[in-house]
Amino acid sequence: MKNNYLTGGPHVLEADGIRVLFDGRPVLTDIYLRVQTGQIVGLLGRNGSGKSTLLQTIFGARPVPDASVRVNGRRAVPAFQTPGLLNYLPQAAALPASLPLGRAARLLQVDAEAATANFPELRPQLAGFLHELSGGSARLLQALLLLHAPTAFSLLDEPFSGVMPLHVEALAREMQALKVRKGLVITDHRYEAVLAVSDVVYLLHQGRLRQLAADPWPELRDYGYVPA
Ligand SMILES: Nc1ncnc2c1ncn2[C@@H]1O[C@H](COP(=O)(O)OP(=O)(O)OP(=O)(O)O)[C@@H](O)[C@H]1O
Repeated sequence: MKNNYLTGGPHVLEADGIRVLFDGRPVLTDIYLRVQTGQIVGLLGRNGSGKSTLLQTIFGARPVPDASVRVNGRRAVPAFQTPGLLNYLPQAAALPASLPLGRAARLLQVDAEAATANFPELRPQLAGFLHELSGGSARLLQALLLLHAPTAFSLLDEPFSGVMPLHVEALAREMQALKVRKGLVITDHRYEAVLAVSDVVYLLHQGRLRQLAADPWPELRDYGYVPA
């Protein structure tokens, strides 16, 4: 099938009507999230507020009855089946540990040299396997490969996790540069990096998304995400 999402645009990804219950307990009650190419959407929320569940649901890894995911107004459920639409960095590894990294890059249709151009320390590692990298380097490399892959959207769950501050900043710059052709949804407890890089920031609280104001700090304190 033809990949229609690499040209034209802006392309718009919308998710709504997402309700998830675990053991009868509502985790996501009524979510509406919108992201378009050229935009970075940040998602913050307390531990267990449902951020990963929401990204899994949008990607289609978690089938949810009645969940609506649309691209340019057309239903796309499960979204991962639409060629070129989106990719997803889960909290756990995105790539099998035993897959040679060069091969992984080729499968993702990524020029690994270009993806690591701003990260010279990672270049020699491309000849090996994911399990040979340190935790932070493995996280960084997976985030870079998915960011550089030819999809219109990337959903990144904790891309900064374990990544050293120097590379957190470089990865944030990479996101800013790549959003010219992509829409990104990122969630991470490195909230200062998320706030710095995002065009729109949502707080997930008691199953609902609240869009944060230009000064996010009062709400982040009031909803118990940062210390009062
Ligand atoms: N398969 C499951 N079965 C039962 N409960 C689950 C399951 N997966 C997640 N949960 C619960 O759903 C809630 C949301 O989990 P989720 O991992 O989406 O939160 P999160 O916001 O990503 O948290 P964190 O910031 O800690 O990564 C939590 O209370 C979690 O315990």
